[in-house]
Amino acid sequence: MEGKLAARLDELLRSVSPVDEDAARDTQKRWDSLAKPLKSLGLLEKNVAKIAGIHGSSRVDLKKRALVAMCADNGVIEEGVTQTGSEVTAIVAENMAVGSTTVTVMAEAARTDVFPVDIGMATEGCLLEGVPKEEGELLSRTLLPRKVRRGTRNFAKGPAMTREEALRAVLVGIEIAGRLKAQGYDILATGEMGIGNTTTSSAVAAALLSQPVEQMTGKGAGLSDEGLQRKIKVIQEALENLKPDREDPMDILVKVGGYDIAGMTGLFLGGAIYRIPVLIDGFISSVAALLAMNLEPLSRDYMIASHVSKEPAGQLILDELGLKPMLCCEMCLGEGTGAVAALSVLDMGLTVYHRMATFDDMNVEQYQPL
Ligand SMILES: Cc1cc2ncn([C@H]3O[C@H](COP(=O)(O)O)[C@@H](O)[C@H]3O)c2cc1C
Ligand SMILES: O=C(O)c1cccnc1
Repeated sequence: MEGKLAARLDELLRSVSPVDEDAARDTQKRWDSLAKPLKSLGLLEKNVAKIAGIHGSSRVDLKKRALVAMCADNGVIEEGVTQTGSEVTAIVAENMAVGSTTVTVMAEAARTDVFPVDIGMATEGCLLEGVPKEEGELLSRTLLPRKVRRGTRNFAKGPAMTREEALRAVLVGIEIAGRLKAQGYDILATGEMGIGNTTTSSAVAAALLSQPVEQMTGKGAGLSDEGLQRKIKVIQEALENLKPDREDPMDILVKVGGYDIAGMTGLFLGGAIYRIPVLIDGFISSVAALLAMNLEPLSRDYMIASHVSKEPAGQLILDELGLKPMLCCEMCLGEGTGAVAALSVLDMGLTVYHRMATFDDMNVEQYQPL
């Protein structure tokens, strides 16, 4: 089975092609024609042009947007690396359907549909193979059943997942990106919910970048100083014992990752496969983006960085991706909150792009820089 899944992923990745540079260039040309100082809306201009390149058209439209929140549990929480337990993952995931979590409230303000996905929560429920895929459209505000397993194994005791499970979770992300594109969505925002997923993210980041664990690790959703030291030690020991292969991103994901990270990696790859822009959220989401870039370098051209997480490695991961964030608000919440916040800023950029007067409209000569 693992071989079949790996072959399917390879086949999908082979279909990735570069963005449409002409559409991006035409879009920047329109920006340059607007009656304002050249390039003065900075990343708003660049990201609208980037989206044009991805959509293949300078008539950029972001009317339909979706936030996909990958929800999963992490066996490593047995080691006391979090303040709360996996019951909180379940409560917040359920509340994503009801509309009462932070991100769902923000998403409503940003006119964004929310698709929570159970990709590996510890709750009871059928596993992925046992559930027939929904016919027709995916429904927002409904917890999508895509459970790969009831939480990962504790990576302090052995690999978090099997390669087959990792591939399944990545393919779930790709499948969802493809279906939402087919449903007419113009952009995807990534989000997650999974107690313990800053531990897995720090472990993946340390392994992928060969960086010291203490520089990659923060307090997540809230830990004492003592708890943080324990978290660092658990990650250090796991990396020493499991020795994930730096040259094999899938091996890192298998040994110290999580199903939520794998699912988001799939969303980023799906963005490149189905040509739809995908917003990176905070630390956890950016680690998934980095895995995606390592699996398929072109996928980076389909990603947009929203904000810098307050977690210590937030900026470093974005630097590694070579992407600049639109916002710096000291947020460290996850769920997709930063990605949705950035959508509102992108909207403003897009309104200017479509509505603002050009130098021609005003019968004014376009000035040239002196
Ligand atoms: C009530 C609550 C709501 C959340 N919403 C997002 N997270 C965030 O915190 C978790 C990661 O932090 P750690 O690794 O320390 O567990 C993730 O679920 C992330 O989305 C939350 C955490 C809590 C407690
Ligand atoms: O930046 C994030 O994604 C983050 C940081 C801390 C807790 N949850 C999420």
